[in-house]
Amino acid sequence: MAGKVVNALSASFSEYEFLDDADELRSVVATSNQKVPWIDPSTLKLRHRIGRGSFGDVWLATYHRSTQDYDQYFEVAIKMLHPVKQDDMKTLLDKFDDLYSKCQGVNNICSLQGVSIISGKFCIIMKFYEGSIGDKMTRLKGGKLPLPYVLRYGINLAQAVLKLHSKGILVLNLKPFNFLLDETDQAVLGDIGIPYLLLGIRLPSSDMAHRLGTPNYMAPEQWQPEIRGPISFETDSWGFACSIVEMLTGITPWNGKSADEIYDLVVRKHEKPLIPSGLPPQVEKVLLGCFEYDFRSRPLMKDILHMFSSLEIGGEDNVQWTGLESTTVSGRISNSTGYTEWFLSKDCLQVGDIVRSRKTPNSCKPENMDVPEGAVVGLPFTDRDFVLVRVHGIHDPLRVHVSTLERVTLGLAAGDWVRLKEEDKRHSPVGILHSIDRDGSVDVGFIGLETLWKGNSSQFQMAESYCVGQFVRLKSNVLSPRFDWPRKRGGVVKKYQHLEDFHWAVRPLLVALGLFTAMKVGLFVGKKIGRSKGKRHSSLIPNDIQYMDGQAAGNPAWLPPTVANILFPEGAAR
Ligand SMILES: Nc1ncnc2c1ncn2[C@@H]1O[C@H](COP(=O)(O)OP(=O)(O)OP(=O)(O)O)[C@@H](O)[C@H]1O
Repeated sequence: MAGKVVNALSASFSEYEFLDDADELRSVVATSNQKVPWIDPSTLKLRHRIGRGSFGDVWLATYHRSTQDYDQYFEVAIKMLHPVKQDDMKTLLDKFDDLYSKCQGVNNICSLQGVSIISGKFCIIMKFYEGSIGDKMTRLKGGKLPLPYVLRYGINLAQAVLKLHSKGILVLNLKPFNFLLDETDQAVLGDIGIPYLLLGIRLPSSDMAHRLGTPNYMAPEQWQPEIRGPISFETDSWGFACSIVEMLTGITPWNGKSADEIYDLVVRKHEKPLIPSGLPPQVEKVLLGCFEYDFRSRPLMKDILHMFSSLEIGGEDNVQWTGLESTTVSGRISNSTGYTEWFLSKDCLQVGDIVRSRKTPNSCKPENMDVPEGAVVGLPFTDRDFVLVRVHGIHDPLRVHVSTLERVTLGLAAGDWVRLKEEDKRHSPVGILHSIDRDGSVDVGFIGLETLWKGNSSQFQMAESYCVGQFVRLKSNVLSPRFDWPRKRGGVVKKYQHLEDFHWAVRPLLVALGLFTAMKVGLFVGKKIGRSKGKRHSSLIPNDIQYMDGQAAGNPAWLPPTVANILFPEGAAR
């Protein structure tokens, strides 16, 4: 069989060595009960390689389909993924099969023909498109597209991404070279979530940056998402905005920078790609929102689509736009509550909801308790920013601004710290509630998981919450951290210096990790306490941490010098 395939291929592809185990792999496919069509590799003739990406190569090929009456030849594009371990092949097939099923009927995504295995590599057979938006841009003067085109293509793509999101698929690799153009000049999503497909599959390169996207377009949480994440739908908002900026300016975000440099800028220094000035205010606003560091503060794809569509309604020529100016804009859009409008718009209150005053970001306790708990009893038609809340002990309902309230369902509100009743060793038992539906279904971010955990509120109990800047001490039974120190690409990060770089969900835990490590060095090693080398069961989770009372917190004597220096830098009052 292997020999036959080799003969069917052009000699110019000598770099392809056909493995003896191809039949074995094919039998894996045959037993996987898949819906995606299996394409016999002997019917595919590779012609030339179109490109080499992080996840594999794309080839132009001819697909020969033979019926009783006639032979048909089609041009196809083949995405040949990097090799995966054979035990992972079935998982990959199953995941792709699921992806394939979910993509059926979705417009503006690349048409999938089937799968095959060539040279032991998993191949996705797709319709061949003449070019991409990236190709088109390289042919244009200045490499940029006029705004009306960007809006039109943006709408095509946002519709496709939104549909994939509605089926639970993240794309994670939005960029102009992955936006293909069809015969009618409609933009088509070329990469329908390959990085997402490969999540959890062992690849030859463990470089996360290359596994989960293309560095220039990657959101902060996309780098090491099990620590900095989780990744979520809003992760695609960042990549989408990067692509829009590139289409408008002709310049790739972080152009000329290495992956390490981009990591440093985006993750550590919280820098954002530059947005050109002179854009319609709505475009500028949505782009600024997409570059919020905390993904919860970004717009969702439906918000982006809504804005793009509202601009297009009057016709492409009606778009008011002065053209790009050389200056760039930067900044953050948030209101007096400290939350962005996108954050607040993710949950709309309804009559009957139980609400309480919203905490300010990163604080443990609400600063005002105007509404310790109340029920929404009215939504005034005249002013959608306000609701009427009935609070126990107050006769008339209060008229309260919605941005100052959060919904409490079954005792839980988004942002609460929760603890799983049944522990799962793969991730921290304590997590942060991302959202809770009125029926009790929840999304929770855990350290150790790359994506949001989905379940039911009945699986949780409330956990004590921690805040940045709070003084904590580890419980005496903690011997080593459960989760590794986040690693800078190529080396371990300088722990204390970078504490603030981490995601909202992990910062407090990392503070504790830092203290713990320093204590281990300062106390355990210093005192040379010999410990049993037997198996140690330990973890570093919030109930291993004790709050310091005011007195202890003000006195750093309990801390080893390194930690004390960080918490009480030179010149700071002690
Ligand atoms: N179905 C297709 N038809 C025509 N060209 C395609 C098709 N799919 C991808 N391409 C083109 O193939 C080239 C390589 O794509 P590929 O996706 O492998 O590389 P990449 O975009 O650089 O990296 P990545 O693996 O990160 O997506 C791109 O220029 C892309 O536009």
